[in-house]
Amino acid sequence: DPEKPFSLADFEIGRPLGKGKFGRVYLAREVKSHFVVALKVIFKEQIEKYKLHHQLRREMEIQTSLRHPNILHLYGWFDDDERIFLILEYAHGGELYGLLKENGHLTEQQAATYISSLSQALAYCHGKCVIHRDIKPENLLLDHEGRLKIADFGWSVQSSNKRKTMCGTLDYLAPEMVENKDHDHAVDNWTLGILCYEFLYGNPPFEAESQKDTFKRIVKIDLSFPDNPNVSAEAKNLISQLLVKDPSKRLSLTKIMQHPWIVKNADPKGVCLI
Ligand SMILES: Cc1cc(Nc2nc(/C=C/c3ccccc3)nc3cc(N4CCN(C)CC4)ccc23)n[nH]1
Repeated sequence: DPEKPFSLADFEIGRPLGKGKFGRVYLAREVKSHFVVALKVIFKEQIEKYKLHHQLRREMEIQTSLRHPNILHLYGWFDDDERIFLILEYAHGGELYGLLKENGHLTEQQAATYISSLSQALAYCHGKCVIHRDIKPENLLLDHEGRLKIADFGWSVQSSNKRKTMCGTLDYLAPEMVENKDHDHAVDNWTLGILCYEFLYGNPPFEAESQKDTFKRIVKIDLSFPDNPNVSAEAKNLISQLLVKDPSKRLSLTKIMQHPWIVKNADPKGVCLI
């Protein structure tokens, strides 16, 4: 009966997948259908404590309304006295960040495919007036075919111990954000440049010892490309057209998808059999 809301009794809970700031994410299976999902548990007292009702409500309304192959779907939610449960699509491949750290960097084919998938997902979001999907490697998952899924846990998930600085990192923020100016969807284009650099070199371009130094490098666009035979001139060209201070001068999502490096290297089906 589609209208009867789910409850915890409808699910068999599996292993914890990760620990968020407001609770954990578990592998789970719907008892009747054996349909596998990821169940995100958020503790109500945490939401009350940080006064995050509206943000959570907005996050859930947005995520339920988005339907795109590169955006992790939120099927629905239910709650009990002390917890809210989000029923999320399960991505079998795990965190893209894991793949990046395992291999040190991605191939140009993988990187171009993921940048193309992200551009398509962001173009879809911008088309629905949804911006700043907080895209950073921690929020990117892979499905069983290696297709990228923006998980956008939204709750600046502490994620695992892989990168403690993650939650506080400025690495992915555009100049207008770190300078606290008002920002529009062009911040996402900036972040694509950061991600493309990190996919190919293994670390973000403005990484520094302290947040202060990262801040200075971002606002100065202190960008340099280490000598690396695996990174083509076209890739550097795309990155240089995204990491531009003036938001209006950054390559648009459409232009990104038409860029020679993307056209030449991205897998049109968006899957990267690793
Ligand atoms: C919402 C969701 C998660 C998800 N799938 C997975 N999430 C997380 C880690 C999740 C997480 C959650 C909160 C905070 C930090 C991490 N780790 C995963 C690890 C996975 N494996 C199986 C594949 N192996 C290569 C790596 C370990 C598979 C799916 C994973 N699908 N949908």
